[in-house]
Amino acid sequence: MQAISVGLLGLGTVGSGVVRIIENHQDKLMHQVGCPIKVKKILVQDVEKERSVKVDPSLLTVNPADIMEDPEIEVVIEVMGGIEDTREHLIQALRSKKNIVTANKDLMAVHGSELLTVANENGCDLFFEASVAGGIPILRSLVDGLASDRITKMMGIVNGTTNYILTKMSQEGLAYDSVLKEAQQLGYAEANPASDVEGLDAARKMAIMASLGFSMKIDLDDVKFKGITTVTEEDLQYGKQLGYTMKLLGIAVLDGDKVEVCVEPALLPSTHPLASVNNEYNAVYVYGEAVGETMFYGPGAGSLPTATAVVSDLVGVVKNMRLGVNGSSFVTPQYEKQLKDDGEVNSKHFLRLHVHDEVGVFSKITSLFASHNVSFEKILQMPLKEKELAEIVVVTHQASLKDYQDILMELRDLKFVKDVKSSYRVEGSVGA
Ligand SMILES: NC(=O)C1=CN([C@@H]2O[C@H](COP(=O)(O)OP(=O)(O)OC[C@H]3O[C@@H](n4cnc5c(N)ncnc54)[C@H](OP(=O)(O)O)[C@@H]3O)[C@@H](O)[C@H]2O)C=CC1
Ligand SMILES: N[C@@H](CC=O)C(=O)O
Repeated sequence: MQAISVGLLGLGTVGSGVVRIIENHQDKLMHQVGCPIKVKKILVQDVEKERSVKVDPSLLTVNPADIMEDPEIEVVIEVMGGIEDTREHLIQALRSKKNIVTANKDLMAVHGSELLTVANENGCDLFFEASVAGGIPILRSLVDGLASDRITKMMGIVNGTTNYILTKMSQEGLAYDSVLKEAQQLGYAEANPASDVEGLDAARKMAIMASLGFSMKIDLDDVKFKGITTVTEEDLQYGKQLGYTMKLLGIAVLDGDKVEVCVEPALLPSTHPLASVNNEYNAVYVYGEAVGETMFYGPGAGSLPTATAVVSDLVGVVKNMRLGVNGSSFVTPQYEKQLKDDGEVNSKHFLRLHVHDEVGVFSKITSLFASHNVSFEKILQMPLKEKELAEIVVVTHQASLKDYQDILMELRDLKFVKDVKSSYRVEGSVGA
């Protein structure tokens, strides 16, 4: 029985997990696809580098052509990262009729639609389950498992690094910088961790997930994103005091035919299932009109969890090769997207202010909010150590983003407002 030959681009955190799973689960894989799977060549930057997994040194190459131009290699697994050069490699591979499995959300969020078209034109598969939420099979669940439903909301923790940082800061009082270093050592963070902590990695994943979930072409530019770099210990503690837990949330909502996709640090009621998703774990809440609320939970980063998704995609590709089909369920978008404007985006808001502690200040603030028809659900007010200053923390009832932004602008102009310390979206239910 002839083995399926695979070319592997990258032998880092995920690539070494892929090699391990292909070796250690060979029997199971053979049972699934009916033939052995072997890694024939591995592209790296440095063939001399010490590896966390043992591989025959003759498999390593720094020349992409050793994979792209080898007619025996039928599947290319891309786990090296990068965007433009990687796109070139994958287009070349697809034009040479090689199927692709990738974990690269940076690439898929920007060039996914083009690559899927090229794959389709060349009768090839292009699978990318590992690009969103690591080891959780969320993309297949959206596209296959929930194929019959109309998905209207997805809300998730889709970045392991930031969830690890927020968990350690909030539960163990550890400092941001030291926890980020730990997340890097554990292999959760991207080569440039700025994309994790600034929300870009999660935004890329939300663009991919929203495109598949809503069957629309959601571009990265459509996703408004903000990271966790300005979240303070005080924000986490005041949030806790009011019964909330801070998470970097990806939110995608479909209202009628209008859509909103964003990523931002947000407060969730501490009783909400997503609030207890800790460390590098990810979870995605999906609301479908027929199914109601579902939640997918698992490790969102790391070597073996991510490699599981990659190798499962490989199994899918090989099964399709055997059947002589391709493309499976990653269908082309069905609907035109229409993005919501700020007046159509509604949520509760958490706001922390430092004000001069004068008589009547709080009622002036309440009146300002009321003039925009926004009222408070929760309030904390206390004097600060600094003379004549007070801390005011409020959580509003539902308000449109437009009204809320107008309020913030007006607040900043008030003489008695010393500082708007922080402001976060507050999320709650999934379906509503
Ligand atoms: N780490 C994780 O938990 C997850 C990662 N991903 C995605 O998977 C991909 C890989 O991530 P990860 O394994 O963490 O990355 P690493 O940095 O650990 O590994 C990258 C690998 O690719 C090789 N490589 C990088 N650039 C080139 C190049 N230009 N030419 C040849 N080889 C190259 C490196 O070679 P060398 O070793 O010689 O330097 C290395 O082996 C990324 O797209 C990432 O976003 C997705 C989900 C989770
Ligand atoms: N850096 C990413 C890795 C997986 O996608 C994360 O932290 O989630």
